Amino acid sequence: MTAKTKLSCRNVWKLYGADADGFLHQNPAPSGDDIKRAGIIGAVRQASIDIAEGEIFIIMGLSGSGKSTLVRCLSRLIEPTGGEVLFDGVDLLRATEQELIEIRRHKMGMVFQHFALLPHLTVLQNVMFPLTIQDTPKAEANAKAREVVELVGLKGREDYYPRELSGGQQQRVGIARSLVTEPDLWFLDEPFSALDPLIRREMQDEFLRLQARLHKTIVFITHDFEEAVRLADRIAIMKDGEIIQVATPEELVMNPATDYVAEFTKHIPRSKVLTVAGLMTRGGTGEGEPIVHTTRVSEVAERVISADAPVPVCDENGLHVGSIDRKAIAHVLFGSGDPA
Ligand SMILES: Nc1ncnc2c1ncn2[C@@H]1O[C@H](COP(=O)(O)OP(=O)(O)OP(=O)(O)O)[C@@H](O)[C@H]1O
Repeated sequence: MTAKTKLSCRNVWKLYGADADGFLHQNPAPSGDDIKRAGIIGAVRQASIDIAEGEIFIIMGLSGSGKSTLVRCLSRLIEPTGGEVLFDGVDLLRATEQELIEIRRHKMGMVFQHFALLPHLTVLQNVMFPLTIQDTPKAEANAKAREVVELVGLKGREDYYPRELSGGQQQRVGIARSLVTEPDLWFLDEPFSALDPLIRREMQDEFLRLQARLHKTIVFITHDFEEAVRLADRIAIMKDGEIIQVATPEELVMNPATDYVAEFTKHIPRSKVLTVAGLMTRGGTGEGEPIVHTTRVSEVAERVISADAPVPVCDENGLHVGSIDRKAIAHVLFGSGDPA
């Protein structure tokens, strides 16, 4: 089954500098050197991606690689210097200011690292705020806001002020506020990076729980590969404004397109990325309760290693597809090369 494309961009450029527009017009596909020579900054260079409905699409890269600029171009918070952005097949760059306001209000949600809660408003009032702007009747706005406050685990804290909440709780308010308008498309720019590691993990779990219920199309920026691996369906790696590779976490680790991508992925234990499907013996038989093939190796390593016989593997529908044995797991956990 191929999901529908929700958001795509074609050949998007964002150049900064004197007459960047004129420069791109005269040089429709400038190289990095051309851009440098012209004294221009290539914040985003020739980016093309397709994001599927319901997908968690993560954009990763070092500081300054162009992640935020690309995402701002995708939501047209900033004007790309060139290219096309299609949202549900509609060219966002041709939308009028009024159409754009409507799309942003009703179809897009955004969460940023510094989530800018309004300090003089309570949790509930902060979450209601986008609905208030839309002139939603007060009782309806109130009921909706209460619902999402509960969804993000803040029931009982509706009347608190932001200063009375922890960092993680404040971020939940930011998330609730962005969800209250029921956006189709959800942009999150490093939403958890200001949080300490434990809370950050909790928020990641919470985020996955929310997504399992809401099935949004999500564009999520992070510079933390471990976070990306936990959350992503697919990851785009950016460097110097360019998208170097778009792939699943597993593909990035197994087949990095460049040394740069390999460098990014090398600190991640492979067992946290690889799934049973990649290591199993297709058609093999085993003993005991089957493991679903999409399970990460780290989650089943102990069981398979300590089992005397291979363990059966099934697909999402419970259909037998093969088996996995301790040798395959040991290669990933202890070996240095690819599993045989
Ligand atoms: N308004 C601007 N004027 C000039 N250059 C800019 C502007 N905004 C961004 N840049 C440059 O564009 C490049 C990409 O910046 P961007 O903020 O998109 O990177 P990033 O990957 O999101 O970084 P970080 O992880 O630090 O947020 C950087 O070199 C930055 O200095």
